[in-house]
Formats: sequence, structure tokens, C-alpha cells
Amino acid sequence: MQLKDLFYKISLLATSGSMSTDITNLTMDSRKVGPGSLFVAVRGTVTDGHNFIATAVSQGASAVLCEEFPAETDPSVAYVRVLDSARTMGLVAANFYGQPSQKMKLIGVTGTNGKTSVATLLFRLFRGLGYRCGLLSTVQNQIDDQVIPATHTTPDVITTNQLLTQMLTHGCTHVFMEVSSHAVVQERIAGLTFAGGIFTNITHDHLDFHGTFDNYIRAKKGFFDQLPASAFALTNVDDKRGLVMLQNTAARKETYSLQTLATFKGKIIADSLFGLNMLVDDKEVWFKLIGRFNAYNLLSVYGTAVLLGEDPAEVLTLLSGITPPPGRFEQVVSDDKIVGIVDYAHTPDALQNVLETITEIRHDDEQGRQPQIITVVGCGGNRDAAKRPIMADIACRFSNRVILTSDNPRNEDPMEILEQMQAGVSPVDYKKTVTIEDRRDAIKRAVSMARPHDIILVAGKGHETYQEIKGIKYDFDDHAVLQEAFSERGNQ
Ligand SMILES: CC(=O)N[C@H]1[C@@H](OP(=O)(O)OP(=O)(O)OC[C@H]2O[C@@H](n3ccc(=O)[nH]c3=O)[C@H](O)[C@@H]2O)O[C@H](CO)[C@@H](O)[C@@H]1O[C@H](C)C(=O)N[C@@H](C)C(=O)N[C@H](CCC(=O)O)C(=O)O
Ligand SMILES: Nc1ncnc2c1ncn2[C@@H]1O[C@H](COP(=O)(O)OP(=O)(O)OP(=O)(O)O)[C@@H](O)[C@H]1O
Ligand SMILES: N[C@H](CCC[C@H](N)C(=O)O)C(=O)O
Ligand SMILES: [Mg+2]
Repeated sequence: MQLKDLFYKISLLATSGSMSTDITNLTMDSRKVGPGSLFVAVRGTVTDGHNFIATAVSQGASAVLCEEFPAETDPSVAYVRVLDSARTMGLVAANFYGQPSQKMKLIGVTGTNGKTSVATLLFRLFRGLGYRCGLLSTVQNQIDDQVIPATHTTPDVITTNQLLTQMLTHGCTHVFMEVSSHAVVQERIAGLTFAGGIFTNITHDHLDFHGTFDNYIRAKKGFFDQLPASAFALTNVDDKRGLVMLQNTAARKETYSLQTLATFKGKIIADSLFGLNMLVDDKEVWFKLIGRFNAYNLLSVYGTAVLLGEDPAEVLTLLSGITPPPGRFEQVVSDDKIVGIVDYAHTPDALQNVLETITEIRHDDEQGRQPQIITVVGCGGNRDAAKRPIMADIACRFSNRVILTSDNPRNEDPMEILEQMQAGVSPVDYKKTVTIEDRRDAIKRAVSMARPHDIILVAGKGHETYQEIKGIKYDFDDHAVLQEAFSERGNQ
């Protein structure tokens, strides 16, 4: 494709060299440049892509998109200067790939918690309704049954356009994607045309990246500000910021709620270890998912399907049979009836929700003994440190025993992270906590502490199959380790 066609309807500040140059691929990484490449120089959090323009040119780049021309330009290379190269890259990528997002129904899900759950439930529901579907999520990307590993919650905009093109070729009519706040700020959704946007909730997370809670809210809202008038914006009005999200959107405003008047209204009748019994728009339904937070997820999925023109009764029938996504409130039960729950709760709000749910659904055993709640939890390294003491405190407040352990220490010292968590434990709770750096040992200790009917929550890693320590990802799977510990217990 010629360079000028890539910039169709995009405003430019200046150009140098031929706009008829043929472009065969796009990249923002100088290490992936070759002849025919348009190299996009993006300012990052660690370095500035503009520092790599010369390297890209020496590797054969045919053109460069940047915010500042380099002091020396190569006459055989075309240069294009714009105000914001990250944003422009999104628009260029959409042109390069032929606007795949406009040829399908692309639905974005944003919020602190619930994005993977909602996107995955929508993907499964719409496949059940008979459509070919795509999924872009933290756990994995999917084109119907074909699984493509995911590196981010929201991929970079070039990868997204590539994946959407593959989905289109496969015949996908509906694609569900997570929209992280990082992605909005870094323009990873620029140029995508959404048919709908969903807001789940907003609570404490990622303040390391956004600086303040207001900036974090603004980042999430940025997604709705970008929606076209043809789209719908579906928000959770029970969240304090639910309506804020829709303040400046051009999209059609729709709401869901468990507490107040809304386009889609739900009510929990019963919540147990076996599932949720709810009224959805006055129809009674049983779901296999557990917990109040899943009542919200189900309601947003139901609302989205109805807004996309599906039959409400058929949607509810299919949703009632759907099982949880991997690592979201997944249960493993030992032979002697200890209940293990593996859950991806890695934020204070998620941890509290999951523990509240466990507290609500636990029942005294046959001898009238109240089961203990034993929580194993850690906090990620090179991530928001402010949540560490808060999460330890929440774990203590809702559990009988707490084991503080590691969760992807990355490049930080695991013991320092644990000390920051310990700082949140109030003196009355000291006695119920132990700190065990090694996650496998921590899970095994929890199992050795448990008695039949006790509930062990292993929080934070969910579907993850690794423990990342100093740049190396070691095999680690909470579900498998829990199962291993249960069978060792059975053999004793
Ligand atoms: C903090 C963050 O979001 N970083 C993302 C960002 O990287 P960066 O800003 O550090 O980039 P940089 O290293 O400064 O480089 C700037 C530019 O120079 C280029 N470069 C760099 C070196 C070189 O030799 N040549 C070269 O061209 C880079 O390709 C880049 O374009 O842009 C990269 C390219 O898109 C991302 O891969 C990277 O994600 C990192 C790996 C990451 O861990 N991101 C996490 C925090 C993240 O995005 N998480 C959210 C989910 C959060 C949630 O809701 O839970 C997600 O959507 O996944
Ligand atoms: N609607 C919800 N409200 C609050 N907590 C939720 C909700 N849905 C799920 N959770 C909790 O949050 C955890 C993470 O859920 P999920 O993976 O769906 O969120 P996410 O927004 O995709 O997270 P990430 O930012 O890592 O992509 C779950 O394991 C569960 O504990
Ligand atoms: N999307 C989140 C996932 C955190 C999962 C947790 N296990 C951790 O490693 O901190 C992040 O990258 O911040
Ligand atoms: Mg996710």
C-alpha cells in the first residue's frame, strides 16, 4: 500500500520524501524493521522510539512516522511528522488493514475488575447463539476454537488490527475485547470502531502508572469518549463512577443495576456454592456462576446481548448453562471435602468481593462447626505498591488464617513486598498470619492447616501458569499445586 493511502483522512504536520513509497508492514519496534517497513517512533515509559529512528533506517525502513524529524534525514526514506504518533499509528493501522473493526461488531469491556469475565462470557454466549466469534483477553486471544497466546490484556493496536483481520477472514461477526486503562492512555484502541462499550466498575489499581485516582477514572472514561454515535455505552449505575463514564460519550447511553432503576435490572434471590438464583428483568434464572460480582457480570452480558438484538429468553437460557472462565472462582475439592478456590483477585476490591462471597456462602457442617476461611495471597512486583498493605488487611479481616506469599515478584525483592503487605496487618490479626515466601510451600501449609469443609482461597494468579522471578517465568499453576497438595494429604 502506498504511504499516502495509509494516511487517508489523517492530518499531518509535515512530510519529507515520497508519499508514493510502498509500505508492506508497520512496526513501532526498530528491532522488527525491514525493507518495506513504516517505523513508528513512539514515546514510551522507559525510552523514546525517536532514539531508534536511525537504527530503523539502517535496517531498511522505507518510511518513518514521528513527532519530530531527526536532525539528519535519509533522502531515500519518507518521513511523516504528526502531533501524536501513538494515536496516528492506530489510524494508520486501521487504514493499512482495511478497517476490519468496521466490518464486525466489536465490543469493548473496561473497568478495574470483571473485564476478562465479561468478555469471555460474551464470547461463549455468542458462540452458543451460533455466531463465529473472536476474543481478545488477558487469559488468551481466540478465534472460535483457535487459541492465540496473549501477552497483554489489550494488545498494541497493530497486533489488534492483525488479529481482527484474521478473525474477519475466519468469518467472525462478533469480537469481544478487554480495554485496559493502560491501553486507552497509550492509544492502543485508537482507530478502532466499536459497536458497544461496557463499564464494569472502578476501584483502586494501577496508581503506579496513572498517578492519581482521577487520572485513572479519566483513562477509563477516555474509552467512552471515543465511542461513535452508532455504538451503545452500557454502564453499571451501582458504581459511584458509572454515570461519569458516560458524561461525554456520543454513544447511546444504557445502564444496568442490581439496586436501582436501569435499562437492565437484576435482583439476587439466592447465592450459594452451587450458583446464583436471580431475577433478570423479572424472569427467574439459575446461573452456575457464584457471587454478587458475577451477578453484575451476568447482567452486563445479558444487556449487551439484548442491545445487539438477541432474544432475551434465548440469552438467559444459554447464560444459565455457562461455567466460569479459567481461574475465576474455580473450585477444587479434596477427598475429605476441603473446598479450594482459585481466583484471580489481585486488587483490593476483587479480593474483598471474593472473600465476602465466600463468607456469604459458607454454611456450618453437619456437626454445627463453622468452616474456617484460609487465604493464601501475594502482591505482584513492579506493580502498584500501595495496594499491598490494603490487600493484606482485607485478607485478615475476612479470613480465619492468612498466608502471605509471593505473586510474580518480577524484579523486586520478594521479602520486601511481603514486608509491605505485613505493614497492613493490624496487631489483633498478627496471630492469624504467617509469611511463606515460596508459593508452593504456602499452598501446602494452607492445606495442612485445613479441616474438612474449610475453604482455602488461593488468590491473585487465577489462570496464570507461571511465577515470574527476576525476568524468568517458572512453571507454576495454583490449581495444579492445590490438587497436588490435596492428593498428598489423601496419601498420608
Ligand atoms: C508500562 C507499559 O504499559 N508499557 C508498555 C509500553 O512499553 P514502554 O512504554 O515501556 O516502551 P519503551 O520500552 O519505553 O519503548 C518506547 C518505544 O521504543 C521502541 N523501542 C524500544 C527499544 C528498541 O530497541 N527499539 C525500539 O524501537 C519500543 O518498541 C516502543 O515503541 O508499550 C509496549 C508496546 O506496546 C508494551 O509492550 C509495554 O507493556 C509492558 C510489557 C507491560 O507490562 N504493560 C502492562 C503494565 C500493561 O499494559 N498492562 C495492561 C493491563 C493492566 C490491567 O488492567 O491489569 C495491559 O493492557 O496488558
Ligand atoms: N464485576 C466484578 N466486580 C468486582 N470483582 C470482580 C468482578 N468480576 C470478577 N471479579 C473479581 O476480580 C478478579 C479478576 O476478574 P477478571 O479477570 O474478570 O478482571 P479483569 O478486569 O479482566 O482483570 P485484569 O485487569 O487483570 O485484566 C476475579 O478473579 C474476581 O475475583
Ligand atoms: N493485569 C495485571 C495482572 C496482575 C496479576 C498478578 N498475578 C500480578 O502478577 O501482579 C497486571 O499486569 O498488573
Ligand atoms: Mg483481564
